[in-house]
Amino acid sequence: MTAQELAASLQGKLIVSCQAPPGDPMRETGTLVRLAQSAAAGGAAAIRANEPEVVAAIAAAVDLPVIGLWKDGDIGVYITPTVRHALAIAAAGAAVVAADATDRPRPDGSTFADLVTAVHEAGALVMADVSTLAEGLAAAAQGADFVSTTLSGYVPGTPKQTGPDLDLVAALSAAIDVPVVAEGRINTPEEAAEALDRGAHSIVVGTAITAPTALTTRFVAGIARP
Ligand SMILES: CC(=O)N[C@H](C=O)[C@@H](O)[C@H](O)[C@H](O)COP(=O)(O)O
Repeated sequence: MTAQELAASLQGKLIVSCQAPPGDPMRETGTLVRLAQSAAAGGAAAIRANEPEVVAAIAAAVDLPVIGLWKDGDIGVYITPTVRHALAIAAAGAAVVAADATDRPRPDGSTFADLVTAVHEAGALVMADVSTLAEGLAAAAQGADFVSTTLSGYVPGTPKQTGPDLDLVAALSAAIDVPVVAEGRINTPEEAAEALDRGAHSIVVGTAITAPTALTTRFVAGIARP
């Protein structure tokens, strides 16, 4: 599928992230496939998923494009940090490889542009996960097919909002021609609709749909009394 064809199929649509953190009971390939099937049944337009085995299983079981990534650790550049990780995700059947495009050194010494070239040669597209407007501009200039606000609030030293970074969504949407994806801490359908109103091309929701452990924790904290 070309970038234009995929972008057209995702315009104004919901992408559901089906991931579970290390140690979580939901972190099991068959369980994540079931989550993806549920998201498809509910009307998702694509699935975002982590690790080659899970990406391959979801791509085989669900008739939707998969946006794949490979998290390695949880500090520094950890979302698809190297060209090797990116090519493994493309080989697993992802239509799009999502990768960190923040302004930080990558562990293999590669640049984000190197990753874009390698993934395109492998026949897949690239989603740049950024935390700032400047990173989004740079990623678009380096050939990213989509730019997502995924990492806003997750780069040490930068502020983390409780909800989505809609100002970044709006700023990116006004500044680049590449489709902008609103991702990160979208907790309600209303917030998702607002992100589209602020210029987002598509929405990614993870925790609010696919993370029962985190959601339970929120409710437990919400009813706790001193
Ligand atoms: C920062 C980072 O590592 N984000 C990851 C990226 O794939 C996932 O852990 C998030 O769940 C995903 O971005 C969706 O966000 P939310 O779960 O807030 O709807």
